[in-house]
Amino acid sequence: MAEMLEVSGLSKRFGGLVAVNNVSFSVREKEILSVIGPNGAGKSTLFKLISSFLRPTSGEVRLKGERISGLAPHIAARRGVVRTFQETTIFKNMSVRDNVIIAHHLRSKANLFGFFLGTGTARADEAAFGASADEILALLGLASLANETARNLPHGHLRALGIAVGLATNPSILLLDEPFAGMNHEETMRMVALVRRLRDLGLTILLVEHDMPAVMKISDRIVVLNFGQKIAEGTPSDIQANDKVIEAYLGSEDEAIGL
Ligand SMILES: Nc1ncnc2c1ncn2[C@@H]1O[C@H](COP(=O)(O)OP(=O)(O)OP(=O)(O)O)[C@@H](O)[C@H]1O
Repeated sequence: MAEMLEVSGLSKRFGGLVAVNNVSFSVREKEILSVIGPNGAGKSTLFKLISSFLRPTSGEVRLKGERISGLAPHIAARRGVVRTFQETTIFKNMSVRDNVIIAHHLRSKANLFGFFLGTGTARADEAAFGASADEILALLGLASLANETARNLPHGHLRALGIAVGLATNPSILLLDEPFAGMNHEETMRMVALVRRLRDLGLTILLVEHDMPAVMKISDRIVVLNFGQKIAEGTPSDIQANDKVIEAYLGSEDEAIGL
């Protein structure tokens, strides 16, 4: 399998603290790769470096061979590294469908003002975006909620809408930041199935997550961080049997590794 994203020698220093320390790995096309690690291991910082929300102290990130580290986050997103939009960036007073249509404008020729003012290019785009939005909503099991106001959605559906908004921007790689946080078992299992379906449709997915059973179920491969360094990489069964990983999790307040 070809490599979609390459992280090489990536480091981030905050004053005297090295939050991410010389981390290298790659995400292959059409795989689900999860980054795990005890609290404070550097997962969020790594995610922000990959999505260009932070500039690395050293090292680089390449998407399909092209360097993206150092670009502004919206430019990295246009190149195809898309972080799922947090619930706070969903327009809560708009319908589910309009939220997904608006997200298409990230790749549109017309700007968002055109959408609101109804200019010619915006109208043409809107028809195409509407059809695409309907497809995405159907894929995520949100079709029957298309006209619902976003604020009325239950938690699990709101999270799915966040993914729908991410998909609307046509990503090369989708970055999911703790997609199962705050979900009950049933919602988690539904989200696991959904993310796997996206992978089966050809999407490449990188996620950071605390929920170990879900990580073990969903991942093709796992990268483990501890104190900013990569300590292991492999399939879920490799990781569950890895002594360094078990040691890193023992004595931490995180959930058990799932043994
Ligand atoms: N902006 C910042 N300034 C200073 N230190 C930071 C900053 N962001 C993160 N850190 C520190 O870097 C280290 C790694 O933090 P990070 O949030 O990346 O870990 P994490 O693995 O995501 O943790 P958690 O699982 O608790 O979310 C921590 O010691 C944290 O306090």
